[in-house]
Amino acid sequence: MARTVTVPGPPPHRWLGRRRNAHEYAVDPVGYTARLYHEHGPVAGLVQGDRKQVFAFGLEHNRAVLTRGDTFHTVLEYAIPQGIRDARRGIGLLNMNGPEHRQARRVATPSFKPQAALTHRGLIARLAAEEVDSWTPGEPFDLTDRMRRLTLRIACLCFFGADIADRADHIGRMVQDMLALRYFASSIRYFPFDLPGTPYRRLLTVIRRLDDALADIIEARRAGGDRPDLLQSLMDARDDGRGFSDDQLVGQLTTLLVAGHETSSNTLAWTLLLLSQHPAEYDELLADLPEQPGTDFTFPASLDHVLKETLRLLPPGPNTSRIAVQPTAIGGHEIPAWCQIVTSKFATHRDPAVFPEPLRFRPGRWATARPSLYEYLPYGAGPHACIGAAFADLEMKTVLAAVLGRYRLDPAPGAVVSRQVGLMMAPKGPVPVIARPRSDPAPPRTALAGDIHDMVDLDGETRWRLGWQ
Ligand code: HEM
Repeated sequence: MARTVTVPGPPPHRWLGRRRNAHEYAVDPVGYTARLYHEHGPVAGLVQGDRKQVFAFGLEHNRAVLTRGDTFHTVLEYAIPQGIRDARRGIGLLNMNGPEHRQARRVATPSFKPQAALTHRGLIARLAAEEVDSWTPGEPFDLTDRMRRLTLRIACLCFFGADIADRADHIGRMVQDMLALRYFASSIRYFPFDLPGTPYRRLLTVIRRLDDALADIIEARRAGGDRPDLLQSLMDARDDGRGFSDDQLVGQLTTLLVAGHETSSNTLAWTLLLLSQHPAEYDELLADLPEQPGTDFTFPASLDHVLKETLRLLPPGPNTSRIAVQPTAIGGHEIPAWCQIVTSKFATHRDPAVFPEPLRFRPGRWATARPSLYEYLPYGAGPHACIGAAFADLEMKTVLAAVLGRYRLDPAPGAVVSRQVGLMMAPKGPVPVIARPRSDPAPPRTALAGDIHDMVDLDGETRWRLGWQ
């Protein structure tokens, strides 16, 4: 195919140039990406002719970008200021590339096999039951916040064992503070100075504190005792005789805490909200769920279908970016080294040829749908594909069975559900919901306000047109 240098895309802003487009993308990555695809096709620049940031949509580009790990590196390590990189004790899988990543991944993989995940089922079920017990029927609470706390507690206790139960909330708060500050926020990237009151100083402080807390846990574990948790499994893991040093463990655990809770908490919140808007699908699922699911309960196919459908419509990581570390080509366009390539699960999952009525929440489609890995990839694909997928699947099914076995959740009247995309796509701000005993008669559906209507067809009309026409 002939190579061209001009990538299509929107024009740069009249006065502010490319910076204005970059700002629009930063504020609403999902909306900007959807518009680019719709208006400019399968390969488009942040602005027309852009050679710094290119968007590549669809199955073939997903495959090309995500599998060629030596050409396309994950972006995290390139986006973090040097001072922050130097301050950390170690880094995790998502920050690594090439041979270093392959070696670490080989060491870590056995700890995340489905059989290993299953060993956590009893603890997850207990923590989910404790959470549900704490709800007062009829009183509104913030769904996103409760799911976030729950998944963070599950992560802390499954990763480090019940003996740090008293410190789980403290560690959870540090992880939340670190996420709130975001490594690549403009205030940190463009003002990387260790001065009092700056976000950069606050981020450095929280990183050091979290690293120290994790190092203490590792040291205490080395001093005594073997436990059936993820930390022990990672400490014992070897590939060709090589395992993780304590500092490397700190880096891996930080990444696991971050990657391992926001993703599941947002998916749980989105799932419960989508079910509240689809009474027929909700009732169908309830019919398959007992009021008290034991830990040997076999999850029904309907639960699997509901989760798959939520992850299709509202994947927690809607876009995946890579940096080309050498010149390459995409869709016939020359791509220089250091260009950022953005792929989009969000757009890929809305291809009507693969998913008829793509904007509708239709869990039943999964009884027959068999998309390929690059057509449906909520857990990513290629060398960086989610290592925690089996754990996440078990965790989310266990939590959903505990919640739905007991309560029907409905949005509080006037609830607004919009997206907020930082590291993940989450419901924006508090989402008040009301829990009612499952045996109560179902109330009429409480309609949602907010830009969720752009992304999912809840009432027979959506504002977005997606897909290259
Ligand atoms: C709904 C739940 C989850 C979703 C949708 C999800 C999705 C993803 C995706 C898309 C990636 C690839 C990122 C990329 O290619 O740049 C990824 C990587 C990763 N995930 Fe998950 N994840 C989930 C839960 C979890 C959990 C529970 C854990 C830990 C127990 C976890 C640990 C990781 C790690 C460590 C990586 C980096 C792997 C590597 O770079 O080799 N994730 N995840």
